[in-house]
Parts: sequence; structure tokens; C-alpha cells
Amino acid sequence: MKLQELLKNIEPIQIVGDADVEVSGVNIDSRKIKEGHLFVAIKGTQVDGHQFISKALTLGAKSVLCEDMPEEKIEGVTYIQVASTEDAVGKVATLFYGDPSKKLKLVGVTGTNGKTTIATLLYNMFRKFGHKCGLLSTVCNYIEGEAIPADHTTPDPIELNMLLGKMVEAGCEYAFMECSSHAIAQKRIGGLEFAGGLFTNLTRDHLDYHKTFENYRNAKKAFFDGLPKTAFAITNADDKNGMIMVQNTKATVKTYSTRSMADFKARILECHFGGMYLEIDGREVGVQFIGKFNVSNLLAVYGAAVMLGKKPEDVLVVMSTLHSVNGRLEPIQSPEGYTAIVDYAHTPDALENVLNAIHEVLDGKGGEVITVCGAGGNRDKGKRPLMAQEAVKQSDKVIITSDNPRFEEPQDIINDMLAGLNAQQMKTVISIVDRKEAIRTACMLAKKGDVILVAGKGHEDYQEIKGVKHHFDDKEVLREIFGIDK
Ligand SMILES: CC(=O)N[C@H]1[C@@H](OP(=O)(O)OP(=O)(O)OC[C@H]2O[C@@H](n3ccc(=O)[nH]c3=O)[C@H](O)[C@@H]2O)O[C@H](CO)[C@@H](O)[C@@H]1O[C@H](C)C(=O)N[C@@H](C)C(=O)N[C@H](CCC(=O)O)C(=O)O
Ligand SMILES: Nc1ncnc2c1ncn2[C@@H]1O[C@H](COP(=O)(O)OP(=O)(O)OP(=O)(O)O)[C@@H](O)[C@H]1O
Ligand SMILES: N[C@H](CCC[C@H](N)C(=O)O)C(=O)O
Ligand SMILES: [Mg+2]
Repeated sequence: MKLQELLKNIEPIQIVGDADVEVSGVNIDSRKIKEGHLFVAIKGTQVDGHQFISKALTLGAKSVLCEDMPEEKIEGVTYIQVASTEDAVGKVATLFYGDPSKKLKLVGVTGTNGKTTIATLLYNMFRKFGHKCGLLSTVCNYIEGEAIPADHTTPDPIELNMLLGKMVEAGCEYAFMECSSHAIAQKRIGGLEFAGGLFTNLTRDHLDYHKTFENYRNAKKAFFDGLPKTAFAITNADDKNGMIMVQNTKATVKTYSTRSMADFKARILECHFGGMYLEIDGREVGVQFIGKFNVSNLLAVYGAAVMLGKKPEDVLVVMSTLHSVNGRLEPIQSPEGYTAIVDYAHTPDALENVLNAIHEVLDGKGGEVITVCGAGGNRDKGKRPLMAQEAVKQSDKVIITSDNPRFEEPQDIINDMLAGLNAQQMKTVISIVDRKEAIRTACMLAKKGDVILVAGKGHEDYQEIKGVKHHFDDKEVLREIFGIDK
């Protein structure tokens, strides 16, 4: 593809060299450059990509998109200067991969919790409707059933557009993706045309990166600000930031709620460990999920499906066949008659919600709740004491353990969590650094009718310690203890 064509959606300040050259690839990482590539120099959080321009040229780059023009220019190389390469890269990459978002219906999901659940359920639902679909999510990416491992919740702009391009090639009509706040702030989704956007909720997370809650909220809101007029924006009217998200969007706004008047409404009629019986927009449906927050998630899925043109009654029929997403409120029964639940809750709010969901089902049945949880290293430290508090508030016993310590000392993270508890609360808490031992201890303590919540790692099959990912899978550990295969 010609460089000139790739530049049509950006406004270069200056072009030095021939814009009529052929471009064989676009890359933001000099280490991945091949002959004929365009190298985009981005000022990152760790290093300035401009310092790798000469390395990229050595590896064969023939053009450079940058903010600061290098003083020495190489003959035969084309240099394009723009005000912000971060802003330009998505717009350029998407053209390189054939403008895929215009060729399929792309729906983005943002918010603190529920993105993976909603995006995955939409993907599963639309495949059950018989459509070819793609999914970009924290757990795994999929192109019509083919799994492609995911490193991020939202891939970098190059990989993102490459994956969307492959979805178009595979004949996909729909793509569902998570839009993390990092990705929106870093404009990884720049240049994409969304058919719709969904907002789940907003609670504290990632303040290590965004610094203030307001910045975090604005990052999420920027997604809705950027939606086109043709799109829909579905927001959670039950969240206090729900209406703020859509206040400046050009898209058609729809609301969902489990409490008040909204375009899409639901209430719980009945609930047990196997699922719930719901009323959605006046129709009754049985679903294989538990927890109030899953009612919100299912409503968002319902709203999006209806906005994408599906009949409400057909949506509910398919919804009744959907089941829990990998590592999200996933129950495993012990032979002794207690239930272990593996969940990805890694924020105070998610812990509160998951424990609420467990109590809704336990209601009146007398079982105890034993929670095993930790907090990730090299992430927001402020949430640690709050997570311990949430765990203690709704559990009979708590075992504080390690999550992914990353480059921190596991005991330091545990101490930060314990600092949130008073002497009275400490009476129900023990700490065990080794996560497997912690799970084993919880199983020793559990009796028939009890529930063990193993929170924080959900689908993860590793534990990241000092830069190395060691195999670790909460579900596998539980099955081993229970002596069951799968
Ligand atoms: C803090 C953060 O989000 N960083 C992301 C960011 O990298 P960065 O700005 O730090 O990049 P950098 O390392 O300073 O490098 C700057 C530039 O120089 C380039 N470079 C660097 C070295 C070199 O030898 N050659 C070279 O060209 C880099 O490719 C980059 O373009 O842009 C990169 C490309 O998009 C991301 O891979 C990277 O994700 C890091 C690895 C990360 O861990 N991100 C996490 C926090 C994240 O994004 N999480 C969210 C989900 C969170 C959630 O909701 O739970 C996600 O979407 O996954
Ligand atoms: N709507 C919701 N409200 C509150 N908590 C939720 C909601 N949906 C899911 N959760 C809780 O949050 C956890 C993470 O859910 P999910 O993976 O769907 O969210 P996510 O937004 O994709 O998270 P991440 O940003 O880490 O990718 C779940 O394991 C569950 O405990
Ligand atoms: N996307 C989130 C996931 C956190 C999962 C939890 N297990 C942890 O390691 O903190 C992050 O990278 O912050
Ligand atoms: Mg996710």
C-alpha cells in the first residue's frame, strides 16, 4: 500500500521525502520492524520511541512517522511529522489493514467491571444466532472460534487492527471488544468506527496510571465522546457516572436499569446456585447466572442485541442458553458438599459484588463463606486495604494470600491489605503467602453447605513473580484437591 494513502486521515505538519513509496507494514516497536515498514515513534511511559528511529531504519524501515524530526535524515527515507503520533497511529494502522471496522459491526464495552463478561456473552450470543463473529478480550481473542492468545485487555493499535482485518477476511459480520481505560487514553482505538458502545460501571481502579479518579472517568468518557452519530451508546442508569459518560456523545443514547425507569429493565424473580429467573422488559427468562451484577451485565447484552436489530423474544431464548464466562463466578462442587467459586474480582467493588451474589444465593441456608484473596503487585496500592475490608465484611473467614506479586515482595502486599483491618476484624483473618496452601487451608476449613470464594485470578493460568509467569490455575488447584478430573 502507498504511504500517501495511509496518511489520508491525519494532518502532517511536514513531509520530507517521497510520499509515493510502498509500505509493507506499520510498526510502533522497532524490534518488530521488517523491510519496507513504516516506523511510528511514540513517546511512551517508559521510553521515547524516537530514540529507536535509527534502529528501525537499520532493520529496513523506509518511512518514519514522528513528532520530532530527526536532525540527520537518511537519503531515500520518508519522514512525516505530526503533532501527536499516539493520535495518528490508529488512524494510519486501520487504513493499512483495510479499514476493517467499516466492514463489520464493531461494538466496544468499557467500564471498571463486566467488560469481559459482556463482550464474551455478546460474542457467544451472536454466534448462536448464526453470525460469524470476532472477540477481543482480556481472557483470549477469537476470530470465529479460532483462539488467539491475548496479552492485553485491548491490544496495541497495530495488533488490534491486524486482528480486526483478519476478522473481515474470515467473513465476520460482528466484532465485540473490550476498551480498557489505558487503551482509550493511549488512543489504541483511534480511527475505528464503532457501531455501538456500552458502559458498565465505574469504581476505583488503575489510579497508579490515571492518578485521579476524574482522569480515569474522563478516559472512559472519551470513548463515548468519540462515537459517531450512527452508533448507539448504552449506559447503566444505576451507576452514578452512567449519564456523565454519554452527556457529550453524538450516538443514540439508551439506558438500562434494574432499579428505575430505563429503556431496558430487569428484575430478579427467583435465584439459586444454578441460576436466576428474571423478568426482562416484561418477559420472563431463566438464566444460568447468579448475582445482581450479572443481571446488569445481561441487560447490557440484551440492549446491545436489540439495538443491533435482534427481536427481544429471540434474544431471550438465546440468553437462556448462555453460561458463565471462564473464571467469572464459576462454581466447582466439592465431593464433601461445599461449593468453591472461582472469580476474577480484583477490585474492592468487584469483591463486594461477588460476595453479595453469594449471599443472595446462600440466603437462609446457613452455610459459611470463606474467602481466599490477594492483590496484584505493581498496581494501585490504594485498593489493597479496601479489598481486605470488603472480604472481611461479608465472609466468616478470610485467608489473605498472594495474587500476582510481580516485582513486589508478596508479604509487603499482604501487609498493605491487613493494614485495612482493625483488631476485631483480624480475628477472622489469617494470611498465607503461598496461594496453593491458602486454597488448601480454605478447603480444610469448609463444611457441607459452605462456599469458598477464590478471588482475583479467575481465568489466569499463571502467577507472575519477578517477571516470570509460573503455571498456576485456581480451578486446577481446586480440582486437584477435590480429586476430580474436569
Ligand atoms: C502503561 C501502559 O499501558 N503501557 C503500554 C504502552 O507502553 P508504553 O507507553 O509504556 O511504551 P514504552 O515502553 O514507554 O515505549 C514507547 C515506545 O517505544 C517503543 N520501543 C520500545 C523499546 C524498543 O526497543 N523499541 C521501541 O520501538 C515501544 O514499542 C513504544 O511504542 O503502550 C504499549 C503499546 O500499546 C503497551 O503494550 C503498554 O502496555 C504495558 C505492557 C501494560 O502492562 N499495560 C497494562 C497496564 C494495560 O494496558 N492494561 C490494560 C487493561 C487494564 C484493565 O482494565 O484491567 C489493557 O488494555 O490491557
Ligand atoms: N457488572 C458488574 N459489576 C460489578 N462487578 C462485576 C460486574 N461484572 C463482573 N463483575 C466482577 O468483576 C470481575 C471481573 O469481571 P470482568 O472480567 O467481566 O470485568 P472486566 O471489566 O473485563 O475486568 P478487566 O478490566 O480486569 O478486564 C468478575 O469476576 C466479577 O467479580
Ligand atoms: N488487567 C488487570 C488484571 C488484574 C488481575 C489480578 N490478578 C492482578 O494481577 O492484579 C491488571 O493488569 O491490572
Ligand atoms: Mg476484561
